[in-house]
Amino acid sequence: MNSDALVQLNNIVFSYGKRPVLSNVSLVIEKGDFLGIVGPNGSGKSTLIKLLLNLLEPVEGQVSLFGQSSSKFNQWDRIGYVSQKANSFSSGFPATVYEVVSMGLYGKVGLFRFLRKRHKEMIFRAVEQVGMTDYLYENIGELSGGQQQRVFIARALVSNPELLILDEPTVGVDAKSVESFYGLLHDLNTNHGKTLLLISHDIGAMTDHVNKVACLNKTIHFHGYSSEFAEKKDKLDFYGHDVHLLTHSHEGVAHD
Ligand SMILES: Nc1ncnc2c1ncn2[C@@H]1O[C@H](COP(=O)(O)OP(=O)(O)OP(=O)(O)O)[C@@H](O)[C@H]1O
Repeated sequence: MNSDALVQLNNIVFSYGKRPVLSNVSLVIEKGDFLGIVGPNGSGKSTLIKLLLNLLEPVEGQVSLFGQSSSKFNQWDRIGYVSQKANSFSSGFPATVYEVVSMGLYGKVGLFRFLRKRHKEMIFRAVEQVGMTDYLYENIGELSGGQQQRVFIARALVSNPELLILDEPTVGVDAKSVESFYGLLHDLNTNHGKTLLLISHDIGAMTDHVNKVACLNKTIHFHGYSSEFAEKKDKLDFYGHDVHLLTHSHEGVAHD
C-alpha cells in the first residue's frame, strides 16, 4: 500500500451485465496530485468515478480510499464531487450563490436546520476560494456558465475535502472562462493543498494544465507525469489503438 495514496485502484474489472467496461484498471492518486483522466466517449470514465465513490462494486479488484477499502469507507466529507450536469440552472432558478453553496453542508447540519456561525464562515471561505464573494447574494441562474461552475466547486469545497473530483467541468464553458477556470484549479492545488481529479474526453486542453495524466479506454494505456505525456503524445496513441510509427522501415525513410 502506497502511504501517500488517497485513492488506489487495484486490477479493477467491471461489466454492466454481460457488457465488459473496465478490465485490469490500476491507478493511484497521491496527495497533492492534479490528475487528469482522459478517454473517448464510452471509455468507462463515469463508471470509474462511480466505482471510486462506491456507487458501483467492482466484479474483481479493490478500491481503497484514504487507506481503507471503499466498502468500509465512511468519511465522505474528505471527497468533494462536481458532476458533469452541475451547471444547468435556468435563469429563473430561485437560489442565491450563498444558498447553493450551503447545500454542500446539509450532510453535516441536516436539511433546514439552522446554520451556525461556524457553518456560515465555511460558506464564506468556500465562496472566497473560488473568487465569487462579490456574487454571494446573486441568483445562480443569472450567472454565466463559468461563474456557475465556480459556485458548484464552492459547494463541493464547503466541507473542506482533501480530494476534489470534477467530471467534465469545462463542457459548455467558453474558452476565456476555461483558462481562468484552470487558473482556479491550479490555485486550489498549489495554495489550498487540494488533490484534484479531473475527468475529460478532451485530450487536448486538459493535459496542458494537469500534473499527471491517465489515459483510459477500458483499461489504462498511460499513467504518468504530464511532461512525459507531452513528450510521447505524438508518437503513441494513448487510447490503445495501433501505435503510429514514425519510421517506415520497409522504405528506409524517416518521416516526422
Ligand atoms: N447503467 C448502464 N448500463 C449498461 N451499460 C452502461 C451503463 N452506463 C454506462 N454503460 C456503458 O458502459 C460504457 C462506458 O460508459 P461510461 O459512461 O462509463 O463512459 P464515459 O467514458 O464516461 O463516456 P462519456 O465520455 O460519453 O460520458 C459505455 O459503453 C456505456 O454505454
